[in-house]
Amino acid sequence: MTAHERTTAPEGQAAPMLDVRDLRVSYRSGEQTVPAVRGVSFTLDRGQTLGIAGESGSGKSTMALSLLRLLPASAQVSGEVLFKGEDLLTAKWARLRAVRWSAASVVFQGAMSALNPVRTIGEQIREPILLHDKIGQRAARERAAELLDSVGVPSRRLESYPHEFSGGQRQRIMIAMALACRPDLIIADEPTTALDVMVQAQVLNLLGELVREAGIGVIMISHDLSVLSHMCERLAVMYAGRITEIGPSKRLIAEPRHPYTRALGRAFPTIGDPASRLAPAGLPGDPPTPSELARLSEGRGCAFAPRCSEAMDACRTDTVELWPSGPRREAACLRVLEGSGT
Ligand SMILES: Nc1ncnc2c1ncn2[C@@H]1O[C@H](COP(=O)(O)OP(=O)(O)OP(=O)(O)O)[C@@H](O)[C@H]1O
Repeated sequence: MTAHERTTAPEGQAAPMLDVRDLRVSYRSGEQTVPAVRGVSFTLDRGQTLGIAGESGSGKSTMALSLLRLLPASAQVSGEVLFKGEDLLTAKWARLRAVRWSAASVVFQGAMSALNPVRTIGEQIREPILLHDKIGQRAARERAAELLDSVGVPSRRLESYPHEFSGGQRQRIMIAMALACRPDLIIADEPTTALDVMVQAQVLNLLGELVREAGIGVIMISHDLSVLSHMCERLAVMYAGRITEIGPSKRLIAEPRHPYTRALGRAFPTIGDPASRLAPAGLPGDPPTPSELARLSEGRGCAFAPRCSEAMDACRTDTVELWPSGPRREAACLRVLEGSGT
């Protein structure tokens, strides 16, 4: 039985808002095809928050951006992304454009590059509203002003340009834009990474409040486990393009089952402790390089085994799928599978 078979809604139960099944993404690079996401499956409902953690290069952004087909043309994507029952991977472009912003929107890292520098932020917030909500200029203007106020930027600044705002304000403006069409799903890719710790906490609290009020589903990517445990009810840890452990955030962090989650918890800094940012405990070794990953994908074995202090011989030869490891939890680890007595 695979992870996605287990997550499919049983008969008579409503299908989840988002049902991602066996998602795979590879990048073409010259003659080579390099895998970045290697079979990811999960579900998300309205009002649920899922954090995605993992080291740089583990495939977090590739996975999240592929959901709305926002990847460059060199990316080859397969699997299913069922959003309210419709597969976004095979949907026509016109349909996909209608879904983006109105039903599902993205807050990218680095708002400066995501905002258009030569247009006022008022114009940029109004654009998706006018396009998707079919309301008049005046109503769109009022909604943009309300949105800006709701993220703590005075609405009298609607006619200012992106460079006239601070980094924190620009990130708030991105959040206002993401909320503009009242989406059911927001994908937030490191929404506060470029900000200092105080502003980061303010922006995260604001985003948390707004999505809770509106019952929006959220997928949030971060390097910072403490940010994710604060913001997200569930957490998925990715390593080398796969989910290695998934479950309720607080339990996953307090009692990690997968050795990689344990190592990540030790290695990464916490938002409330600036000193730990300067001296994280370190995670021995490096994640697989793209070409090592390409070789790994052809063979078997756990991608984390070379760095894992608990690896057994079988970990280098056998592949293990996500497997129940506790209430509402799954881990892809032979040690966990052994411990469960299965
Ligand atoms: N446009 C691209 N072309 C080729 N390879 C890419 C591209 N974007 C990402 N990759 C590769 O895909 C893999 C996953 O990268 P991705 O950015 O998704 O990881 P990530 O976990 O989000 O990392 P980070 O935390 O640094 O953003 C990496 O090996 C990366 O080099």
